[in-house]
Amino acid sequence: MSDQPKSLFDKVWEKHIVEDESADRPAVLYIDLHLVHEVTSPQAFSAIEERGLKVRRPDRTFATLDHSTPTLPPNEKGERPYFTADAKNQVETLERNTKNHGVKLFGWGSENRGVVHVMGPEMGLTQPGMTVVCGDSHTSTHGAFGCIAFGIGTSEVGHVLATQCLAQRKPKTMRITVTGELQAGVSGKDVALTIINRLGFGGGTGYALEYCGPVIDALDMEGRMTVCNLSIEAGARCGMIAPDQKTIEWLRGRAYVPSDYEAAATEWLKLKSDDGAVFDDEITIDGSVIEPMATWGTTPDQGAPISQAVPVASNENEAKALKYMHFGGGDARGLAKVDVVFIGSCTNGRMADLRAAAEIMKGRHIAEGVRMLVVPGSEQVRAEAVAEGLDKIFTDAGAEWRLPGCSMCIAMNGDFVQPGQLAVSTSNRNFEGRQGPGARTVLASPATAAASAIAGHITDPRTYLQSA
Ligand SMILES: CC(C)[C@H](C(=O)O)[C@@H](O)C(=O)O
Ligand code: SF4
Repeated sequence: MSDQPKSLFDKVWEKHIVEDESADRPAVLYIDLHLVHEVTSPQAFSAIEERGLKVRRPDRTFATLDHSTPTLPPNEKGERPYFTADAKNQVETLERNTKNHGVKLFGWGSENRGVVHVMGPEMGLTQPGMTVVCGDSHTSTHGAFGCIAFGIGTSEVGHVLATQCLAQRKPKTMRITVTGELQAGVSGKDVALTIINRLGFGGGTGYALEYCGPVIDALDMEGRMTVCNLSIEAGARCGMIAPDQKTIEWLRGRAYVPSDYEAAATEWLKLKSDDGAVFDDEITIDGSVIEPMATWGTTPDQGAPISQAVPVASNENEAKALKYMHFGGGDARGLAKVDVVFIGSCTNGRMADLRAAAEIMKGRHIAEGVRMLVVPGSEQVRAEAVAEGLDKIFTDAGAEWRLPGCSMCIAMNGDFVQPGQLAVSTSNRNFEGRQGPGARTVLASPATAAASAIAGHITDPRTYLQSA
């Protein structure tokens, strides 16, 4: 058994089994890192308190504030402009819970606060070979470091708080190989939207994905995080990428990495699928033909290259999506006038994303009537962007530069798109009403979002990159 070739997923899974899975019982998995935010944790803390339990591993539990946090600064009295009493209550509850249970909170005032999936990696909390969970679907992001990382529900957040373990059935595995080389102007987001389009919404259900091939190797860590982030949008449990030298260099020097870094790095580099490892499913995508993508519908798989017209609906579901989006089948993508552009989120709110947008916006101005929000994914990203002068590029171009948080990705904090308005967004979900009641969302890369803000309609970023 032991010399059978194994996949990366199997290796990490097996190392964390506390109790094996049987026909009538899932496996019990040990969890290395538990990330917590204000939306899905209040009932979980209450549940353990009601039973008189403590947090089992406060040293392996880290919290941040992101979803309900206003992105505008406090007033002169120091009061934060919370959108609702609920939002304020969620934040205060997490402040209280983390204090009572000795859990580290990267809260207001911390220079490390950020969207949970931006914060974890940049603090070096996320490390290759770990099991990572959070009461949040986009926990798959951390898979970019060779982790088994997935979202859990609020009751499971309670289980992990109390036991540091989780009952889980082993998913099937699927390897996605992206061959060739990306064209200029094509990013990790375009790769992800292409993969989801190919798998279909729910096409990854029941699977752990492993991404590999020359295109994935060539992506920077930010691009890899974008790809893993979107795994859940194809229905997959998680997505992972084997660590390599880029992973090691990206994590080096971060706050929570092991003190004997070289020894850890040597172990991490062993984490990859063996030659001959068997997957339940395999797909190959030619990366050299991927183009800048934009969605036209109301699920992330309903996307197409910007160069192609909006497709004609081939079923009721597509017809409903086109109707909601006010798009006509056969329309050129560029016909749609853009009202709002949002750059940010755990998908595309990192330095590489802001740089890609700034490259297009430098010396240009957004089109009349467009409102643009640029929201760094974390305080660290904000500080680095300011040090590089990116904030100035954005504000000179007419965009608003905000404080870190989920912001318009989920529209819980007061940043939202008005009913009927069309938003080009670098986030990961374009569901009906996701960015506000009646809001119409087009998902795209930071470069595409920036180009669309400048042009005032959905635009292939290569238009500007070539004329730069
Ligand atoms: C609020 C939270 C539970 C939710 C999630 O789990 O994904 C959010 O982050 C999202 O992106 O929709
Ligand atoms: S940025 Fe968006 S997708 Fe990411 S955790 Fe926040 S709400 Fe969820």
